[in-house]
Amino acid sequence: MSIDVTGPMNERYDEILTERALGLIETLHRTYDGRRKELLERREQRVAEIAAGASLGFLPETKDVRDDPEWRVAPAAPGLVDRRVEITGPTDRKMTINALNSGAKVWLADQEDANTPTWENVVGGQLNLLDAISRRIDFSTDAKSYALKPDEELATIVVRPRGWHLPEKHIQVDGEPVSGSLVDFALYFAACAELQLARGQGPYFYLPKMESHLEARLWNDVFVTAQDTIRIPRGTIRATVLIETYPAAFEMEEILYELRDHSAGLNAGRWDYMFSVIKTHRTRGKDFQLPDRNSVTMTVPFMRAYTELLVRTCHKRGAHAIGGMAAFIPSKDPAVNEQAFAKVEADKTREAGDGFDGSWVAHPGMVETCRTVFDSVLGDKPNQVDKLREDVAVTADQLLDVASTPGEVTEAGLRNNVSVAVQYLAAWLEGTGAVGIFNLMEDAATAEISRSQIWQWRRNEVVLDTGETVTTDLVERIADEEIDKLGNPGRYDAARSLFLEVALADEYIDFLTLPAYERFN
Ligand SMILES: CC(=O)SCCNC(=O)CCNC(=O)[C@H](O)C(C)(C)COP(=O)(O)OP(=O)(O)OC[C@H]1O[C@@H](n2cnc3c(N)ncnc32)[C@H](O)[C@@H]1OP(=O)(O)O
Ligand SMILES: O=CC(=O)O
Ligand SMILES: [Mg+2]
Repeated sequence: MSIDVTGPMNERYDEILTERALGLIETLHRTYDGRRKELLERREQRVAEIAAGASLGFLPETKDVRDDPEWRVAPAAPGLVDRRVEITGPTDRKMTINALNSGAKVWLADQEDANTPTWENVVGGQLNLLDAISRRIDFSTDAKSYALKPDEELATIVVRPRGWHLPEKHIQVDGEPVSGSLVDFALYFAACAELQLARGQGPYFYLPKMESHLEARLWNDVFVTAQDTIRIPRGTIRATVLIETYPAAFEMEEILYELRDHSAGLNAGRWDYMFSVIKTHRTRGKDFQLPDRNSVTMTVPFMRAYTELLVRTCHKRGAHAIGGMAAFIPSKDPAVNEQAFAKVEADKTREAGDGFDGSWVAHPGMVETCRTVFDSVLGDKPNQVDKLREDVAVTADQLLDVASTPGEVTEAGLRNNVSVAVQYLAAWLEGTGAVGIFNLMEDAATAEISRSQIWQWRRNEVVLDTGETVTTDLVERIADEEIDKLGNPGRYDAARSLFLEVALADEYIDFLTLPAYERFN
């Protein structure tokens, strides 16, 4: 074996970095890394084509898949039939226990948007998952002790590995870093697949940030190899794909088809979707420019088209459609708190009415609100996959209609983006991938929107409501002013420089997490 672990072997890491797990990573790397890299290159080619005037659209070469009325995804697996409330969050020890105990049906154990992939978070998170599934997890502070509730009250665990673009530099094959996706997948699969099966569930995953059905095919092949390697039946793994990139919205049906034996449906990942809308068309001028982040709601035409199409596509194929994250979190300020709950309730009510089978919350305090809304729509049924939404007919033009989004670009919006991005990056660099900022949950996806808007507004020389044009000088000045307001001299130095890099570099940086990750050893 020529696989090397270059990160430290801290206490109990040998329980995760086993010969079996490393062997699986090496096999997956040798078999699939070439394809992964080719698919990443295809992303670049598509962006170049779009920059030259091409348009996204439904693919002519996969028309047969879309037109074939026969195929369906596999029936829902145990623990994934009723998904009316899903809580998401990082895999630190306390939050693992809190999420599993939260009353949600599913816990998205996040190694992606809500996680900084430090070596300690990557391997420590896997240990927490192993301990949780082995029912030997506990945690205590001076004030409080944490333990799991009885089995029947716990959420089903669904792990979200990193996206295809991220490397894991602490594990190398022939001196080359392996894919973060394959590491997160294989470490969990090797440690926990059989334990989950013994508990009557299975190794379940959420798959982020895919841009095409060919990327879904790659995941499917990875699943087949992994299942064959440890001799468990094909189809044991289940995966819900986040439709959270603009190109993927045009390939929803094909993505379900590629993964049909392993599919557990699709999720409308709204925050990365907005990021991807900006990113994909970043050089196409004002037709694909969004107004202030807070004015892009789920009811603007292009967002509505995307979620409607997602429900229709899923239910046509017997798959669950899962709603997205309303970023409002509970607040200690009663007025803000009341607003947050009202907004989450409205968001979940729209989703449940549209036919989604369940949705996401960011905080245990929101579980009941989401459950109550879905209870009232689902009644005794575990889901509404039978609601076919044949009334929906979404065209490519509707998905692409960004230009009719109402709203302005304001100085307040620019300041908000700068402040949120800097605060988030500071937390990320300190090892925390999700934080509450200005009463909203912020994570890698929401921070990507903030910095990409600034990049696009500067490139488009947008004139703000104040009459000022967005320039490098203006963004730098606002960054200094906003950092001053935060009043913690020195804390934001590294975040400021990272922010200016990802918001203002002449050549757009694909993901802020790439240069951010380089700042770690
Ligand atoms: C775009 C997307 O991808 S969305 C999905 C990815 N993003 C996420 O998953 C974010 C999930 N949410 C979070 O991480 C958190 O809610 C935050 C960071 C936004 C706020 O967390 P906090 O500042 O700790 O909130 P707060 O103080 O109100 O928490 C109260 C309690 O709830 C717990 N809690 C809050 N959110 C969660 C969660 N998502 N999972 C488990 N426990 C949670 C806290 O740990 C705390 O526990 P304690 O009382 O036992 O100490
Ligand atoms: O991962 C979810 C999103 O909205 O992004
Ligand atoms: Mg996302």
